[in-house]
Amino acid sequence: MTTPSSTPNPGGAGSEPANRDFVPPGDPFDLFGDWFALATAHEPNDPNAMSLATVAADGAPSVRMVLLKGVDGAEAAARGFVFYTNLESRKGGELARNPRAALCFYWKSLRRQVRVEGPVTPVDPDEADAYYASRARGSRIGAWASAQSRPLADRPTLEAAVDDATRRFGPEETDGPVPRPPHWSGFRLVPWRIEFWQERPYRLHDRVVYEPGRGGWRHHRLYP
Ligand SMILES: Cc1cc2nc3c(=O)[nH]c(=O)nc-3n(C[C@H](O)[C@H](O)[C@H](O)COP(=O)(O)O)c2cc1C
Ligand SMILES: Cc1ncc(COP(=O)(O)O)c(C=O)c1O
Repeated sequence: MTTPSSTPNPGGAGSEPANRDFVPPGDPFDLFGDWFALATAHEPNDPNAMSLATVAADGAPSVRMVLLKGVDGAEAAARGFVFYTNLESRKGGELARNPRAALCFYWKSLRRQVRVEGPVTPVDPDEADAYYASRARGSRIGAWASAQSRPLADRPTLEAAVDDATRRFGPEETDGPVPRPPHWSGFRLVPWRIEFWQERPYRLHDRVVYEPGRGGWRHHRLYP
């Protein structure tokens, strides 16, 4: 067995900005917004990258990275975390059968983690269309070409599928419309639990869990 070397966590692992005791606000979305703004300022790339865990019919979990593409504001009827994908992918199939999921952010530059759990619902077609239209044209073509998660014989087969889609919708220079494929859309996870974790010296980390209660969110701390 090899033992991967890991950063020791002595009396104060250097992180920028330094983690200190914090007073959790009443609303976890406010706290998420603050932490996400810090992550956006400090992470070298993809502060919106999050792992997405789903569950197969036999109960086996599976996990992969996706990008967070929206967090609902206070005006929304149900505030959630939005991501997009191919509905016929492995995760798409698992969410169709069991629409519950978990998300996990880890921002190394901050040494902070956020875990989000809850039921998942499809986003409205209009919302998905609007997001799809904002993507790079090449990525929109790519979504038509990729049978995500299914076996691919070789790279030239994928390139041929991209060529087919490009012929169908016109080359880049024409900038013709590329509609959203029916098999590509988004999901909204509306949390029933959000946990914030920040590293503290000697592994005595801060953990604060939020859960919906009567009349608003309630929170409590957990041992590290
Ligand atoms: C940083 C990062 C972000 C990603 N974002 C997405 C995404 O938003 N949507 C997506 O479908 N796949 C995304 N992927 C690819 C997925 O991790 C995964 O390979 C793909 O969705 C197939 O997963 P599945 O077979 O479990 O359905 C991303 C990968 C990485 C490393
Ligand atoms: C296959 C796939 N789909 C969707 C996305 C979401 O990102 P975007 O809409 O910015 O392309 C990603 C991001 O890495 C991805 O890899």
